[in-house]
Amino acid sequence: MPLLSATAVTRDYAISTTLWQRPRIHRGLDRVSLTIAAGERVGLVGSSGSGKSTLLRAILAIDPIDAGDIRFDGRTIRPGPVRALRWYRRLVQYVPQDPASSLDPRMSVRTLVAEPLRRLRVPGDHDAVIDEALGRVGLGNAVLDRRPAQLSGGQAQRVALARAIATRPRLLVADEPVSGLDLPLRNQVMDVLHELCHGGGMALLMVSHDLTVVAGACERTAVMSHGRIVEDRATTDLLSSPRHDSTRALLAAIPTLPHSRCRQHP
Ligand SMILES: Nc1ncnc2c1ncn2[C@@H]1O[C@H](COP(=O)(O)OP(=O)(O)OP(=O)(O)O)[C@@H](O)[C@H]1O
Repeated sequence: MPLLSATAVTRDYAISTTLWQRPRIHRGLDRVSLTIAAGERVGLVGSSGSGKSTLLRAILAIDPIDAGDIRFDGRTIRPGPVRALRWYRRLVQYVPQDPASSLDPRMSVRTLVAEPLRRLRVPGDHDAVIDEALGRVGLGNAVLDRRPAQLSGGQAQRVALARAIATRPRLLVADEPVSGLDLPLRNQVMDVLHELCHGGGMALLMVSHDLTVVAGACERTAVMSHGRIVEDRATTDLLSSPRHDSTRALLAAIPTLPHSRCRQHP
């Protein structure tokens, strides 16, 4: 049984152009199916508007779906009250786009990493878990009492990752985790993600509009276009013999060879 499975997921948006016209239905997701096995690293790529965020929001049980089924460990997932989803929020953590800017500037690193543990009522010794999470992203206790403004860009990104892994998730969903970062910082974050998946057996769903980013991290990649998954194959096969026009367009948008811009992980 896969860790996560989305089966024939459909999501419609009603779009009203004027008050007196009946809303037009725009299909954001059209019978999308995707599975992620335990420990698997899957990339989700596609041009702007192809449906990546819509699929993420459905998988994260933020938005409802109109048809289909999403399961985690065999249990159906749908939006609901906080208490009904606490177990899921612990096991599936989300790293937002530009994670460093998602850190509350008033909080210390200790409070930032402790916050999901407290909110999701994770039992155990939180101080020990915070230490461990910071260690796994390559940060020591020296940063515990610092505020985000006192961290370098790379440290802030690592704190955001430490926050996400503190609940010991089985799946990390990362939305454009390195967009807008310069190359050294991008490689640092990719190295940490690689370590977290390999060392901890955590699965990864990484969304990007940039094939080079997922090529460096994910063994499998799904390509979205117009609300559908049009290719879902081993990343190396997808890069060497793209089958769909959307994949070819994403490849053509890469200015240089993948491994020259983003370090490749085995
Ligand atoms: N709340 C909404 N209301 C109406 N249409 C929406 C809404 N959210 C998304 N859409 C539409 O659904 C489609 C998929 O959008 P989505 O944001 O999922 O794409 P994306 O691949 O994540 O794009 P990007 O890379 O720009 O974030 C687009 O046509 C978008 O305009």
